[in-house]
Amino acid sequence: MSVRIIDGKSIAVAIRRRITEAVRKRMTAGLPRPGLAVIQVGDNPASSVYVSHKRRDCTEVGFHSEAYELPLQTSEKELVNLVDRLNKNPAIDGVLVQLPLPGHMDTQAVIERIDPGKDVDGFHPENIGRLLLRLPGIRPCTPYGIMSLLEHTDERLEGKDAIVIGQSNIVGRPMAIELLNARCTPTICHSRTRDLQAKVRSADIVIAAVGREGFIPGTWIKTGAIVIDVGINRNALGKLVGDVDFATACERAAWITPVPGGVGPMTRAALLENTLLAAERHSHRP
Ligand SMILES: Nc1nc(=O)c2c([nH]1)NC[C@@H]1CN(c3ccc(C(=O)N[C@@H](CCC(=O)O)C(=O)O)cc3)C=[N+]21
Repeated sequence: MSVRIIDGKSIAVAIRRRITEAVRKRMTAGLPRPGLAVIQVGDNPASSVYVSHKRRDCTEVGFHSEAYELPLQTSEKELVNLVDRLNKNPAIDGVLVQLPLPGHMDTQAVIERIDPGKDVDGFHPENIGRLLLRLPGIRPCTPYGIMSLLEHTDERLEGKDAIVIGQSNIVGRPMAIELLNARCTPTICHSRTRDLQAKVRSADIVIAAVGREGFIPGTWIKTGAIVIDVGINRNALGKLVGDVDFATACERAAWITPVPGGVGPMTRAALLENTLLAAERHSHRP
């Protein structure tokens, strides 16, 4: 049996087409374009690349987009003032504050300042709480995008043992909840986990979100498993590589995501889906 590659890049293209069509329908109905505001503080080159991708995505699907590039020395007060203004701005349905923020800022306080109805990252405690309780809300983009990737395999998720390696607020924790909501049996692993290898070996679904090149040897992967690689690492040759040793994992996995072209494009597609959803809710109850 040979591995099948889950092509995040082309699934994301299909999602953007669907969103473009939904925007066109809204316009025909006299509704405004969905609007996304992206705020970047400082000029971290990686952040600048991500922000420019997000702007390009917005243009492609016909969203209104606003980019705010604030200097590194911006105070937290100035940043939350901007968030407050965007919260009130009816042309804006989604507010995204690019992370990481500079060290002098209280990231959690800034996240909690965003109107939960405009929190298109899905990072606000209200949205995380809603996910946990299976209530409608905005879902964090990376885990949401991964659930769409999993739907593109022909496998039934129900009852599968899933391992999530990484316990971050933005990926690992919400990912485990998404898997639970899909009736998998999730296990969250982290740096204090004992015998990670045994846990990976027994998993039907492996979600690797560690941020270290080749952290998961392919030989650990169970035959027939689904492997989702969230890692985006630059190797010694300057190439983007994941957390899983791809070539050897391909010898065992039934399905695997590539890096690049797997989870990354789906995170961006999920952001567009969240912004459209937020706009639809805003036009129902303004
Ligand atoms: N508030 C906030 N929300 C985020 O969603 C957020 C953030 N802050 N800070 C940084 C991380 C990182 N992130 C990525 C999204 C897409 C790709 C992506 O599209 N990657 C391409 C490769 C792009 C390249 O060539 O660099 C791929 O994997 O194929 C990567 C990384 C979103 N983040």
